[in-house]
Amino acid sequence: MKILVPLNIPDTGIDLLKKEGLKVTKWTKDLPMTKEDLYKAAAQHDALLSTSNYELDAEFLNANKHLKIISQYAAGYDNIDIVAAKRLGIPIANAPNSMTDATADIAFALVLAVSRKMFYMHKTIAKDEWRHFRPQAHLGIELKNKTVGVFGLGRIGLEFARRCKGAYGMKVLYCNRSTNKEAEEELQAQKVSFNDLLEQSDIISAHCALTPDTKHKFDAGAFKKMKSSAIFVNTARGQVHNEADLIAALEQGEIWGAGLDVTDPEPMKADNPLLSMEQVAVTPHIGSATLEARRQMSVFAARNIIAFYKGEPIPYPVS
Ligand SMILES: NC(=O)C1=CN([C@@H]2O[C@H](COP(=O)(O)OP(=O)(O)OC[C@H]3O[C@@H](n4cnc5c(N)ncnc54)[C@H](OP(=O)(O)O)[C@@H]3O)[C@@H](O)[C@H]2O)C=CC1
Ligand SMILES: O=C(O)C(=O)CO
Repeated sequence: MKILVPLNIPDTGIDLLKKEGLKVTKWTKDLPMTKEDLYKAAAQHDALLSTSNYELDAEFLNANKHLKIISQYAAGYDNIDIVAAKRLGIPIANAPNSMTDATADIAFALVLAVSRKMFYMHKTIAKDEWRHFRPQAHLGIELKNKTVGVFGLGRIGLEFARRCKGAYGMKVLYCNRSTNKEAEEELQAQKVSFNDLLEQSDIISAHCALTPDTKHKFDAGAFKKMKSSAIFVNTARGQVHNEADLIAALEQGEIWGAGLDVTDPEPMKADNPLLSMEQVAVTPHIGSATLEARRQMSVFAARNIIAFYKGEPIPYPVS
């Protein structure tokens, strides 16, 4: 079986594929493949160890019906048309839990960065504006005993909530469709409605998958319901919030600040107003960007393909 890896990912998983006798073509350039190159290359391979920057839509899948499996080097798979893949009988798999700690760390770091205006203050030094002690300038807010609201308390949401509870004794609220018993027992997390999450939380962090249900869940109406002292964090997907509404909510003081690892669109333009706001911190989708996570993602994504090849159950199938 010939596997196409269309981005320069760590070799940890590639080595496993090769050990099983699979042939691997890895794209080693820094820039991703063009759409045209991806189509051409996919046509000559049996499986794809894909990454979330490629739009694997119905058009791509129809043109590549021959693919035996697509394994995603990521937890999120909103770039793949799952319905079309199912119709065509192409199994899809992903690599959850390989970057859970790394992403929870980024969400937690964003809360801290926003609460103390760290990104903005860093820039004041570079602009030579650090002159003297100003007791009432640029004050932040403290996090001890605050209430954190997690939208999508799954793997990453739980790790993020653990950090908030462990470091600051925060009360944990969450909004999911199902109940997270582990979080309720371990963190005394309380399941609440979306409305209550918005109204009662001091910090709201989005950790859901991007789906038609969660697209633009955080819009003008949602921001209006949040506390004017609240911090909004999104490390899930940029389209979970409406960026124009977020900018307006920050400008009008409807919420206090925002920390984003994901934006809409990505990459964010350098002149985006969010980048010059005092109470905003933006990182360029680096949730999983640790040596440990990126190596593990490669292994987890490879294991799906190996299991398929051996006729064993796929460890992380996407249904
Ligand atoms: N910034 C980055 O680099 C990274 C971002 N991500 C993003 O984080 C997301 C979450 O990853 P992970 O924690 O592993 O996924 P999980 O599936 O473990 O958790 C997602 C949670 O979202 C909840 N959820 C889904 N839909 C809804 C909804 N409509 N309303 C309320 N809750 C909902 C689910 O609960 P229930 O089904 O009960 O509703 C589940 O608890 C990924 O899908 C990806 O987009 C992931 C890794 C890195
Ligand atoms: O895993 C994911 O879903 C990411 O966003 C990037 O690692």
